[in-house]
Amino acid sequence: MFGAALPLAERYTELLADAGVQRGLIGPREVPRLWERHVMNCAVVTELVPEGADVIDIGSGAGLPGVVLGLLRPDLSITLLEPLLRRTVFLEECVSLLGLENVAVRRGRAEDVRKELRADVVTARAVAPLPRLAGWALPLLRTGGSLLALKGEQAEAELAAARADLAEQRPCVADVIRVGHGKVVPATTVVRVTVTTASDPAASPRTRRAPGGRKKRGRKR
Ligand SMILES: C[S@@+](CC[C@H](N)C(=O)[O-])C[C@H]1O[C@@H](n2cnc3c(N)ncnc32)[C@H](O)[C@@H]1O
Repeated sequence: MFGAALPLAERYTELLADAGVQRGLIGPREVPRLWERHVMNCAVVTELVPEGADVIDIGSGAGLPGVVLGLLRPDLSITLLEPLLRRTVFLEECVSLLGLENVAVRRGRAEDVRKELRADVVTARAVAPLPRLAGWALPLLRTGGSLLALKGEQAEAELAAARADLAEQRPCVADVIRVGHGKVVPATTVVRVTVTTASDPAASPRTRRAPGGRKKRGRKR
């Protein structure tokens, strides 16, 4: 599935196993399963990302999934957003060593960049519970853009519990998708939240509960 990008993906996996472990960004016990559980698990998400998209990877950590998307998809323009200096230093080194001209590193918190950054796709893996993550990601998305949150087996339950919260934040539709069947075991579970316009009949918040308990039509943004 990596095609011509395979040497880059292997080099990145070496960097994770070497400097990533030495600097405490990756647990040593993860090393034997870096390829399957981390790199491949992220790589299969590319099928959900449209051609030429601007992507922000919130809480990139050691670069998952942002670096993997970047090396597989030169058509994407990717910002790795990460607040911790130790991690951004590692990310800068990865981008430089792998020659990823389509990937930029930005040190900061998602809630602090909403006046500056916009994207068609926001990715996040193991960063925060869905309502908090959506609170960071939805303001960064253009209308029609999607948050792709890589989640575990409890994704359906997490989404069900978060739906009302998401609807309050921005008009959106949300579903759970499993990608990479036959490539990774288990398949990667993604909660996808797509920003719509308030007038879109597909949008979930057709009616909202006002603070006083009264139902009202969704407002246009
Ligand atoms: C558990 S790590 C996951 C790293 C990587 N996504 C992965 O799957 O290996 C969570 C990351 O989110 C970052 N983070 C926490 N709060 C954040 C925020 N408000 N904005 C952006 N990143 C944040 C942390 O610094 C950390 O690197």
